[in-house]
Amino acid sequence: MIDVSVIGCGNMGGALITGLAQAGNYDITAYDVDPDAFEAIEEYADRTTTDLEDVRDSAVVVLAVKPDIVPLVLEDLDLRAEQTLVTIAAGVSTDVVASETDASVVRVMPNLAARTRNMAAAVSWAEPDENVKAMLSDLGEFVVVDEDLMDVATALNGSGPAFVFYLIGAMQQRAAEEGLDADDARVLAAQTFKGAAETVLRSEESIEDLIDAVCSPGGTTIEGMEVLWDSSVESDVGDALSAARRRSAELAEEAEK
Ligand SMILES: NC(=O)C1=CN([C@@H]2O[C@H](COP(=O)(O)OP(=O)(O)OC[C@H]3O[C@@H](n4cnc5c(N)ncnc54)[C@H](OP(=O)(O)O)[C@@H]3O)[C@@H](O)[C@H]2O)C=CC1
Ligand SMILES: O=C(O)[C@@H]1CCC=N1
Repeated sequence: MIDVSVIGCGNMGGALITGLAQAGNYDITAYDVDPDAFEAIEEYADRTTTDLEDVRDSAVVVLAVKPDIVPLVLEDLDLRAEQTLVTIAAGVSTDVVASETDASVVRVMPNLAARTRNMAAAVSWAEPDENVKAMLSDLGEFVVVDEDLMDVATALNGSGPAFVFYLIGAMQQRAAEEGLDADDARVLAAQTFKGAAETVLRSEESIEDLIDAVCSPGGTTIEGMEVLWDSSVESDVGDALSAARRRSAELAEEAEK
């Protein structure tokens, strides 16, 4: 049983609590300044609290507040060297957090799919932390990156779910306009993304070869792909990623001031 506290029970803190509870093997304390935040996670957390004292003995403390709130929480959070503080705030460096705590600091960029234990996470650490490794494995897939790549990871897997939701929405909407029931279109669009993603994860084929495998000669897919290849979708998706990466770097500059 790993004793974990999550500080901040909003969208991301809530997703982590939900996923860890489903994994089992975690004793979860949920802390927030606003008790209303507990509504969505009450059934998953082992206890909820508005008293920061209650998180002070956890083996792992996850800081899941907005980047500008991180310094305020750190002022009041007194952790010991044998504890681990996981920071997930976009643009807040390990050094900024480590300068305010005795705990070992691990920086993680998680994503909302922690809710369903399908999270993609990037982690940077001075040395592997076994508890954090267990948590990230229980919540999905993770890769270890150098901290200077955290901005791009933030854009890719942190912000990425929103970009994918957008694309699912676009496919759902057009299918509904073309006659499918909107709920059926939502299921088919989402399951298509899930299936395509799973196919990529389980295959060593290139993305181009996988596209090719769907394009039957003279068939339907190639007609659609011609539209995509002639469009700016590829560079627009790339530009969305770059904009998110730039914002992460800006947040880092703001956090260092
Ligand atoms: N959302 C996402 O998909 C992802 C978010 N992140 C990171 O996670 C962090 C949280 O983001 P997100 O969950 O979206 O934000 P939310 O605003 O949804 O959640 C933050 C929560 O923290 C609460 N809070 C505010 N002040 C304090 C405090 N002093 N102590 C404890 N709790 C406090 C907020 O309460 P109130 O609303 O009342 O202010 C809110 O419930 C950010 O740093 C973000 O960069 C990282 C990856 C993905
Ligand atoms: O939008 C944000 O700033 C956070 C970080 C990554 C995803 N959500």
